[in-house]
Amino acid sequence: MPPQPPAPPVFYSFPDTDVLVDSLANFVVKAQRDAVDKRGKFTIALSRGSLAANLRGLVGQKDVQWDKWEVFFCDEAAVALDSEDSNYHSNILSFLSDVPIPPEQIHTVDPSLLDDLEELADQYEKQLIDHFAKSNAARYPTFDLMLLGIGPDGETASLFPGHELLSERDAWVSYLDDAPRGPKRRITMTLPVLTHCYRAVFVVSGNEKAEMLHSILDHPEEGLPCSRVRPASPGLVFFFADSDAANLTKYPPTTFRWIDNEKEAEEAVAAAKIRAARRLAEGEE
Ligand SMILES: O=C(O)[C@H](O)[C@@H](O)[C@H](O)[C@H](O)COP(=O)(O)O
Repeated sequence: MPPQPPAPPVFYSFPDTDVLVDSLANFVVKAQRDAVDKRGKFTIALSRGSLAANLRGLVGQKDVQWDKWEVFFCDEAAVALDSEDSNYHSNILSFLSDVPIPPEQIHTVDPSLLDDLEELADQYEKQLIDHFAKSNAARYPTFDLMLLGIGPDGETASLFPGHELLSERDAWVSYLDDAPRGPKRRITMTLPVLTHCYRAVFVVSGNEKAEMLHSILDHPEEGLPCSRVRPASPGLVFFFADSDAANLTKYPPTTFRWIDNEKEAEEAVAAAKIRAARRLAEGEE
């Protein structure tokens, strides 16, 4: 069968950040249930940035099978694990220290390798290989849930526009020492890994992201790193935005509900388009 085109992005817009945080927690827990039902465990990858703070709603969620979680980091700065620049540390502060995930199921970089970026990336890739070889890895690992941010230039994880790392196809994890913002020395999962997942979710809040969200959703042809994360069938991609970030995009928001497969994603986006067209026509009358 020829490869299916990716499902359209599903866009949820929330009145404020608190509603976004609650809805995101609800979504992550549903994704966990779905993954555990289908595959017996839940592999999640977290990217650096404000995402960590938006995961605080996970604390206190009921009926979560924390012992089934395997947590990885999409990108990480080459810094000590207790540094405020560490992605791991931000997520510890936000929720990981308050939930009973067995520590060996939280996969950090090896802090003894911080001086050698290549080794640091290779060792992290090895952790992925060890983990996914037991389950689903063929060419690339398939995460159940990839949680991502949107950077000011359309970067995601540590994949920056115009950077040579964007064309990496072999490695699962690579490194850079010239990040244009924040800590320069980092490792990052590569684009094929971000794209090869069951669900990718971009989380974005604040006015300063409105222009970028508009570009990514309304002009994907510009090929910014965020627009290039379009999981192939049967993967799905979602955008969670607060109303400030959602201010400029014309992409129709879908009513927030669990979407299970590509057909449901297509139907939800088609229904959202009809609603948006109707609202526009009513406004013009
Ligand atoms: O180190 C970083 O900053 C990340 O690698 C980057 O891709 C981040 O996810 C976005 O820039 C969004 O970050 P904010 O949500 O903090 O704006």
